[in-house]
Amino acid sequence: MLNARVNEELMAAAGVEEGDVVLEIGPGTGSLTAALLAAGATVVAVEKDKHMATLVRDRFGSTEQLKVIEEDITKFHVHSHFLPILEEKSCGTKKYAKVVSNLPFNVSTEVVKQILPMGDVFSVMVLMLQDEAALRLANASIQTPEYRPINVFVNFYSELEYKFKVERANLFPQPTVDGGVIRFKIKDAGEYPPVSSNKSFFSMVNSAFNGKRKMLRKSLQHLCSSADIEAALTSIGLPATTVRVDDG
Ligand SMILES: C[S@@+](CC[C@H](N)C(=O)[O-])C[C@H]1O[C@@H](n2cnc3c(N)ncnc32)[C@H](O)[C@@H]1O
Repeated sequence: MLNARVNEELMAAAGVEEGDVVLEIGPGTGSLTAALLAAGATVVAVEKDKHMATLVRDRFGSTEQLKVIEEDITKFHVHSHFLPILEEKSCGTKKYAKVVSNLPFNVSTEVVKQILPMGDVFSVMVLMLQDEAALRLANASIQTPEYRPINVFVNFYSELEYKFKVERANLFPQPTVDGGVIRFKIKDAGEYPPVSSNKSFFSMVNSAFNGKRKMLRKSLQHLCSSADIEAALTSIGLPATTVRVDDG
């Protein structure tokens, strides 16, 4: 990140304040890390590149405020690292951590899927994604071709808001696309839509989106009878012949 103001805006979007515990994924050379530490946060920085992890450790020296862990975030055991820290800092009321990261666009969807179901650890996540992907994620409306299983997923686990665009010239090396920052307010399990099992709900969602222009009563026939599906569609005012909206 070449522009320190963007780091300040990322932190402001997450409401980072003194005493917060923050997961930073991919600190790189540590420009966002420096801003987080200056704001008084305790930072757990997970960096998969050995040289970058060493660079960040050397840059900030030994401080209680920063833990640099050399690991791929997708393999990182979030609970075992965060629960003890949050417990220690809780002072009687449950404390939640925040995620603030400027990480490579190609890992962002995986991180969204990994972190959003962790409402027992995190209250908010601010991420920079590819701008187009960020807009699609935050603004797709239900019953439009842009609405995908990932939209159902993010809306199930969070309330999200597109915050601002980051012109590619602010980043080094410069990507071929601009960035877009999203704030996910991560829900606690008690705030999830009531479903009998999250796993079977998402399996149903994925089945419903499979098969272009296929009627839902066909896509879901392995899960329940056509009559049940038709009744469910009718109960929400949709015809029994409803098909998945197809964007080709
Ligand atoms: C865009 S750079 C970081 C920029 C930095 N946050 C800044 O503000 O200047 C991305 C960093 O993420 C690291 N990274 C990439 N994939 C990762 C993963 N799966 N887990 C952890 N770190 C990763 C890269 O090694 C790199 O240091």
